[in-house]
Amino acid sequence: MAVLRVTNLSKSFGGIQAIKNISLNIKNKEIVGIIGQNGAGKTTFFNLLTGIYSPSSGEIEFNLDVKIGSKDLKPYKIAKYGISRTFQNIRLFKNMTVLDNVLLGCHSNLNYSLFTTLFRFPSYYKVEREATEKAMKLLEEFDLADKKDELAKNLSYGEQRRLEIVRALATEPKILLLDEPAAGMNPNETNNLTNLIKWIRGTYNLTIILIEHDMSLVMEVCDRIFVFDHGNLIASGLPEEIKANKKVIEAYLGEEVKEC
Ligand SMILES: Nc1ncnc2c1ncn2[C@@H]1O[C@H](COP(=O)(O)OP(=O)(O)OP(=O)(O)O)[C@@H](O)[C@H]1O
Repeated sequence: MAVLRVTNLSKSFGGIQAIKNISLNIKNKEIVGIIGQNGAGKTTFFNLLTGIYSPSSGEIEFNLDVKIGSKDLKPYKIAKYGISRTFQNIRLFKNMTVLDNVLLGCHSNLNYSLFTTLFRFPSYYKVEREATEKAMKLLEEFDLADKKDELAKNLSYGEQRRLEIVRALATEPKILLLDEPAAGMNPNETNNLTNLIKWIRGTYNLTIILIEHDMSLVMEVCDRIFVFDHGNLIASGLPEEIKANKKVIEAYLGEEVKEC
């Protein structure tokens, strides 16, 4: 069953058409890769999916049973719809602790009344305790529990990327968007990330859409790949099909990807 349907989606910035009439479906629990050269429109596509930009034309539908469409997509509502993302340039609250960064993700799902918050009723402490337990469980799973009191800025680069994923998972998404999760990682870290992404899908039963330039990760982890070129969707298919696609080799991959 499709969890995301994009129909005739276009986005222009003045004279630049960043996304041109793209249509695609993504199924429940798929890991999907979006690849393409710099400026192909990949991040613009993510920004459309998360309501940062509104489409110039076309439609995006999530959770097809309840039909959340492009008009309802607002960045501040996105977590409530079960969509969470990480960013190409890591966006943590660097001067907050690791635990507080994750609690922020947990809190996007909590519903306090004004009175509960102001007067600190027992239910307030119960909900806060549960949120902390959930955050700590996630940190343990991602091998960050012993860093819970560190400021986020003091973590290594790879740990910061992991923490961003933990914070995204704390919102309990149905769809997780990862924007260049392997950027800046060494081959060993990328290999660990590959396994982590597979594990996340299996453990949390969610759909993952990732933008990535590291073809070893993309070919290893993705069920299907979509290839963007100058705002167009030029190919989609299984990793083996994409590797062998002449148009994709010419536009982006080159010949060396056959080694992946
Ligand atoms: N806010 C904006 N205003 C104007 N032009 C924009 C804006 N955002 C993106 N663009 C343009 O849209 C096109 C697609 O950019 P986008 O960042 O989506 O590409 P990308 O595939 O993510 O590239 P990269 O791999 O370098 O991140 C580019 O020509 C870019 O300059």
